[in-house]
Amino acid sequence: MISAYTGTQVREAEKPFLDDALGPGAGAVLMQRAAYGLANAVISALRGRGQRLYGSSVAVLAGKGNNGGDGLFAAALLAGRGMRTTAVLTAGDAHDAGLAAFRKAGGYAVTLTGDNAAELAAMAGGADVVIDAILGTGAQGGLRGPAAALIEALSRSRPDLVVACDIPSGVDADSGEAHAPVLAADLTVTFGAAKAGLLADPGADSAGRVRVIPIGIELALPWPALRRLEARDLSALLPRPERRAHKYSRGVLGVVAGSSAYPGAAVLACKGALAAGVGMVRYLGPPDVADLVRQSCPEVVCSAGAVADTHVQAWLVGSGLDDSDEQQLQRARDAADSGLPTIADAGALPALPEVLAPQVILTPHAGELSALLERLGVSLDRSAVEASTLSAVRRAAGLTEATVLLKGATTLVASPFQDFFSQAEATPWLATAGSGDVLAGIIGGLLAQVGADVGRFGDQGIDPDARWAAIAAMAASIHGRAGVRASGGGPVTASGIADAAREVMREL
Ligand SMILES: NC(=O)C1=CN([C@@H]2O[C@H](COP(=O)(O)OP(=O)(O)OC[C@H]3O[C@@H](n4cnc5c(N)ncnc54)[C@H](O)[C@@H]3O)[C@@H](O)[C@H]2O)[C@@H](O)CC1
Ligand SMILES: [K+]
Repeated sequence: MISAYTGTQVREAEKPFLDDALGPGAGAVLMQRAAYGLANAVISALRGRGQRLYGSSVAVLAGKGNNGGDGLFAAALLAGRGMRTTAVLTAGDAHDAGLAAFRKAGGYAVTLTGDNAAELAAMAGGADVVIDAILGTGAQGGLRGPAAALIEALSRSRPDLVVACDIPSGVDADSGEAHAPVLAADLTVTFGAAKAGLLADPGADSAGRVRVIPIGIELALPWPALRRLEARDLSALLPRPERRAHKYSRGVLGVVAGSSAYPGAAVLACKGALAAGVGMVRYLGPPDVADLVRQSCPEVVCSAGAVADTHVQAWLVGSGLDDSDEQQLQRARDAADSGLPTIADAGALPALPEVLAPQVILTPHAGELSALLERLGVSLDRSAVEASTLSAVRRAAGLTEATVLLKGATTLVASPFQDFFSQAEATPWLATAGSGDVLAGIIGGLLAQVGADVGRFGDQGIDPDARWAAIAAMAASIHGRAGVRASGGGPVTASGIADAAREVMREL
């Protein structure tokens, strides 16, 4: 599991180590560790590209704070390895000790002014690697003045390799909000712990690969602000049938999905659930849709009954529902009101009561989340949601008291108890019709199987209250991995994602 923290949490954890009572220059030790990790990451990145170190060039963009200090000390180490190093001091002022070490190692420093931004951008853009060490966790807002002009010009020239020091300058470490201009990094080398803003869009868009360098503060860190499940977490959390399992003990999912207009959504949701290994799927819906479900998935039991008469462990409602089909909408409301874990997708989102419960998982995309918030009296248009995904999903979970999964390049999940998960296994090829129906199916399939198994989650450090969010995150991860597998770098179909999800489950 990757744990991520706000910038504020990391700074709090650093505080005890900066105390002079620990000895003179106690804080400098942390900076040395950070700089050493950054320099080594740059070396590995260059070597990974088949480049020789000796004679290669590095441009470090250094702000006046400790982030700039990290960058200058790292550049000093790189100069010591034979690299040609130039520092652009973006604030006039610079970290004294860092600049002294840099100069002593033979580095050349130049101060950015209003007049030389274009010239320095051209110089930095021609370097083999650019280190962005202008702003870190101490930033307030984004780059301004000559530093903004430098980054704008540099972004246009698309440098070969950009390494962000701790966080791309202009990205908010707490929220992931990006204050333009931000220089997109290929690699972010972050210190002590991953910052939450690197794992939430739009910050994640600019972060590239994220590498965490331990600096000795790790044991002082509090409960994480955000978590990301990795393959081994999924392996531990996924259900395996016991020797005496039967279809009912393995979990039964009820599905209220599809309409005459969108019958395929019901099929894809069922396929997703079956791929997730559920014991049985019971479909409730109109006869024409039920016929299609039976033809496509003969293992699904179809009826036109009521929610109250259907014995299941979890519900999936909403995928492909038509807002004129009152009977289906009523089933969706009944399911969400049943007290059973329920994934509510697409057409169910506007039909459910405003206040729900943690075991109800809502799965909006940014536009649907904007509409959901609008109904709750919060005016946040789609682009505002996209600009601030973590805060938007937090507000939605707080107001609805449900678990909310926001779909996107990075999937964010929030519980109403302030547990957050972020998954980013997906490929852009997953943005295809029906892909969300398969995701809903996988969530439903997992809810039916492990929703009641509090101990399974507790063993992995996940509170009972957070397990609904964890299940949504597990499904997002499986869905993302399935998309990558089905795509192989090319287009995918939703059915292909469902097929691949079964293989991903087997591997995990
Ligand atoms: N505190 C510590 O012990 C450690 C800190 N580390 C580094 O220190 C960073 C945090 O350092 P700082 O607290 O000095 O802060 P930063 O280096 O992030 O930058 C803040 C500095 O820039 C100014 N500033 C803030 N917002 C600005 C803006 N929008 N435009 C222009 N200037 C702005 C501030 O006045 C301050 O001087 C971390 O990101 C990390 O890189 C690491 O060296 C590890 C140890
Ligand atoms: K930075």
